[in-house]
Amino acid sequence: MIRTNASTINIPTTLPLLPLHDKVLLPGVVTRLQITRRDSIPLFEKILRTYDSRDLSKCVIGAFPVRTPPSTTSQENANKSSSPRAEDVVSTPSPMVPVPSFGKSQGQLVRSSGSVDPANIHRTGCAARLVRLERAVGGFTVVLEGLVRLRLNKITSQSPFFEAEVTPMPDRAVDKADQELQDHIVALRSTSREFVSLLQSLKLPAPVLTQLQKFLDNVAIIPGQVVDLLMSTIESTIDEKIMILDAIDMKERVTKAVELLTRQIHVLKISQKVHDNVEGKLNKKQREFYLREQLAAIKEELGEKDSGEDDELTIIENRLNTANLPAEVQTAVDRELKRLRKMQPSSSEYSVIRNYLDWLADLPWSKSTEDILDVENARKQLNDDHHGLEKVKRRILEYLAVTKLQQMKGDVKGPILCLVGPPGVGKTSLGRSIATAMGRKFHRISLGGVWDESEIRGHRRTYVGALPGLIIHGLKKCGVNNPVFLLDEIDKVGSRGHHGDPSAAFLEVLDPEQNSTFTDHYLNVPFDLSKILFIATANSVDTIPAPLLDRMELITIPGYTYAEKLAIATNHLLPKQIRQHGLSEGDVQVTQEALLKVATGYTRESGVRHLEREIGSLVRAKAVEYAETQEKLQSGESDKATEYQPLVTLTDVEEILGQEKFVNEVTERVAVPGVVTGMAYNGVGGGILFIEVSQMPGKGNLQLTGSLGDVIKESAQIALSWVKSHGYEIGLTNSPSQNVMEKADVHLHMPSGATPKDGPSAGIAMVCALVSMFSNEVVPSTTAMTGEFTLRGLVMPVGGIKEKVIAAHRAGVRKIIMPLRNQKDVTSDVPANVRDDIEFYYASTIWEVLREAFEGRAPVRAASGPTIDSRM
Ligand SMILES: Nc1ncnc2c1ncn2[C@@H]1O[C@H](COP(=O)(O)OP(=O)(O)OP(=O)(O)O)[C@@H](O)[C@H]1O
Repeated sequence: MIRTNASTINIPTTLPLLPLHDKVLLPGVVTRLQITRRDSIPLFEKILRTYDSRDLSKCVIGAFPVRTPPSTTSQENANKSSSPRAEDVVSTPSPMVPVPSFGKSQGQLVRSSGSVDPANIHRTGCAARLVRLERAVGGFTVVLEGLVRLRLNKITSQSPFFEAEVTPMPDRAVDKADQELQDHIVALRSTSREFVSLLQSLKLPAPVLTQLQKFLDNVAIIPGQVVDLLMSTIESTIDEKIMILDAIDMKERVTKAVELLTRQIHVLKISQKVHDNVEGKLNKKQREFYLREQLAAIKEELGEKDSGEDDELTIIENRLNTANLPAEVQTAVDRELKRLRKMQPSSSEYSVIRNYLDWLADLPWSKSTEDILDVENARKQLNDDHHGLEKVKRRILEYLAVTKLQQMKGDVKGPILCLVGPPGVGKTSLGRSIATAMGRKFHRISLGGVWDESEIRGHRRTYVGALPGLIIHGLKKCGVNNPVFLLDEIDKVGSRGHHGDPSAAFLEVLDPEQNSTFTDHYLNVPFDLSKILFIATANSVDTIPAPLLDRMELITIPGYTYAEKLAIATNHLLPKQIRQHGLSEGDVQVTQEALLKVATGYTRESGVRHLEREIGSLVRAKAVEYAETQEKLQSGESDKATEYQPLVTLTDVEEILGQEKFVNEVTERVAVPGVVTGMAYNGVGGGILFIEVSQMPGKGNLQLTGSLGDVIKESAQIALSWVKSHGYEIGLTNSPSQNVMEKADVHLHMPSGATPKDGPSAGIAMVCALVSMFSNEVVPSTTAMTGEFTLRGLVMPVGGIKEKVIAAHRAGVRKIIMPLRNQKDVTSDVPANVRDDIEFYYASTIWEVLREAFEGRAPVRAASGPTIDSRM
């Protein structure tokens, strides 16, 4: 039902007047207002006082728009869209059309506290019935229902609220004979229908639309009311609404409404189009996805593969196709690719499998370099890169020659070479030279500190972040399957890691019978390592597990003599350093004495690494001088000939490198009874060591210090027992039954207490030290000795002769006593210039040792002494 007129409610001629700011109330529309203005609040206070809440609907007021005079604000207000909101229409059943695009509001605020100028009150307004009146914060909340248009005749009172004389102006009945009006009504009907159908497409709730539809069906009878209500559902400005309010004439009102409706339809159509566009886009994407899925399915059905360049999977597939995979690997790849195709690219397993396939595609399954197996060329390369090392070079050339012959027969299973020697003797650089000589790629794997088998063999793919091990990494880096792999410091591989023993992994890697099917845990498919040339390096063989040692052919590189160091420095290290410092040959020259001084006074090593570093320091100092001279030359301050001297002499060495760091240990040492020079050999080369003994009052106990191992401790026990049992023959006691240690304790110490020492080779030196102490005779400090000693007085051979002799020579030793059975080592291994500098004595019994050590001053009772006799 539509309440439209004043017939049901009596409209008094004088009414209280409510000025509406930014708002127009039309007949038939229900609206809610917040009343906070000073000039309106008294009106509602009075109504509350006068009316019972049940009679409230009998209260009628006049709601008149206020037209503020044209100013910035008023202009803005006038232009502001003021369509009634869904909440405005709260109780009128039919025109409740909550058009979504119109937005929502909490009702109109009539807020300003300033009073209204009566002149600004519009002359046309609307009689309104009070539907609800409630007190609210700062005023009232009011719900009004528009009843009929009013004309304002006269404002009769302004305080405490406006009152005015008014005349109701209800709509006249439609004159059916007025054709023009009828035409306009037809136009209104069709536009309003179109409007409603548009609202339909915006999916308004069905009951609302039905009601609206029914209401529009009455357009021919009550076109004025239809227009008034439609105005609450379309967007319009205040001015437009006032225009509709002013349009008492039906034709004018309908015409204006058609105009506004047409505009609204246009706006709705545009928004509909935008809406369709967005939806269309979404659908397009979905459609594309669907089509792509279908396409993939069709292609799979036809067995075709996509050759699109940017398809990641296709790229991997192509790479795998060209990798020439072995059959077993191909099967694994096919299986993984099939799984991958079924997965979502965003899944974590997808990237795991993709990485795995990446690795397989990157490995050089069939790529290799052409070998240059020219023995002559290899010899030249080795000679160019390294001085001396004749035995080593010969063995390498043999190896290459055999490999060449094997290759001709198509069966290559060479041994694994292991270069053993102290640091800095050129093991790594020899490996590099071999690779260069054979024309192969070189890759160094440093094994120091490798504790887990997984570092060699990789982690299984089930681990998060799993990767292949060092071998497969190396192959990927080289890009060929036949590089030279240098397994550096294989003796430093730790055992018993958390994930197995890494040296056990090498058993497979280094076994020519097994390594053709080496399986990395990550790859989980075999890779043929048999084409790789493995060269291992080690400082000492002691810590290499026996099964691993068994698989390798050892090539020992002993330390260098000073003469060899001098040659290496002159021919290799100095030219290399000059090149590395950006100078050219001739810019720095170092005299032989100066180089020797650097080797003897500034380094103490078996190799030449420190020597190279010190030479580097010399060259750097000269490079600075050279650069300064160049600057001066350019600025014309001096000329090169007078200023820069390329020659480095003995005196320059001390100036540049500072004080000599090492002095001759042995010659510095004062010979005292109870001290003897021994000879040692360990993984980092040879050296000399001193054996010191002293006695003190006691009961015949032996105390040992100096980080001695079990074997060396036993040697000391044996030496003491022998001396005690032969005290009389040696001349230490007056009768054979007397004990030399009756009232004494002996302390044996080997200095450099922090360095662990072991081995039996100090045996004869310990005997000499004890005899020296008891007899108070000295053994010259330039006499050194090495040899194992038995309780029966025999001198047994020992190892590391070359290193020991060279180191002793470096330390200033001039006489060496050693086992007779080591004589061959001296003649074959020790360089002639060292041999010429040293007196060698070869002994097979301890009596011979004592005679030579004490140089005839030996306190031996019998002139020759028993040879291999024992009193035990
Ligand atoms: N006989 C030699 N002739 C020429 N240069 C040499 C010779 N021996 C060693 N060198 C040089 O000495 C330096 C150190 O050698 P390298 O690094 O190969 O030693 P290494 O035995 O592998 O040591 P480490 O056991 O510490 O790894 C290199 O510059 C190398 O060229």
